[in-house]
Amino acid sequence: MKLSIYQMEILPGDPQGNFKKVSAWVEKEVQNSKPDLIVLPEMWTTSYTLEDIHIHADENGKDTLPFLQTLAKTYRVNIIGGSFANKVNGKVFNTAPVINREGEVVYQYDKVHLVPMLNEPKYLAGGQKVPEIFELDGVKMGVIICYDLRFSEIIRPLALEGAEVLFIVAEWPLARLNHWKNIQITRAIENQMFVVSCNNVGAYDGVTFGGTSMVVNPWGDTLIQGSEKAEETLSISINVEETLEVRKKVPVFSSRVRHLYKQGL
Ligand SMILES: NC(=O)CCC(=O)C(=O)O
Repeated sequence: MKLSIYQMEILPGDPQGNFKKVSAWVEKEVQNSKPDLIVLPEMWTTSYTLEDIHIHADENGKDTLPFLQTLAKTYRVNIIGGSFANKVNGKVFNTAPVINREGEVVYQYDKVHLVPMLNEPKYLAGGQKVPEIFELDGVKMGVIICYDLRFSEIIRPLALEGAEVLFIVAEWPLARLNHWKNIQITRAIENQMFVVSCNNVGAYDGVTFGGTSMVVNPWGDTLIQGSEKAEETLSISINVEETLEVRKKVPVFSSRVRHLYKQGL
């Protein structure tokens, strides 16, 4: 499976400008590397312009979803559509859409864990459902949004349900870059899955975002890593069957002693 990750510098509060950027990037990337799947960062239509988010948010995804669906259908490419400010019944959610090559929205996830360090709880509403598995090209996958990475309790169930790839769409600050890198590697090792992340670069309102988008294999090796500051594309092929090999070598899942664990996990 060939992946292209857009480590993007988002234009703050300018959804139309960001649509243009993404459209031009996808067109170029499809010509350059013919990916099976592309990945965008968190809140890529607006960035963290939270004070004005009610103005910039997209009502029920009426602009963002058709935009991504048209790209997917035109280029026959699967899209992990980062996330966008999605206004539903007057509340703004941080919503991650997943679109298949046919242009169908196969899954949508509203960020459950709102990040206090970026003031999300003041401006956004939290999703009420933990992430679920979806399939693209017959591969089971999951998607989480940035701060969610710190909560292993929503990631383990995805692995137990057979996810082989976990996507993290993010706007993760440079200030906590060591957490970003190390937790991704940990999640890949403990769940024996690929971890694929897409972070942004640039700064907004005094916060500098740290790039360093990554692809980590189920053994915990970092296969590719973006720089901290530059807008760039990470392009790489992964073999999802490696997940099975690692799970055979170190059979963590069959060694579990479930009846002793709390929460029935
Ligand atoms: N956008 C985010 O969720 C940032 C998360 C973060 O800053 C952290 O976990 O640290």
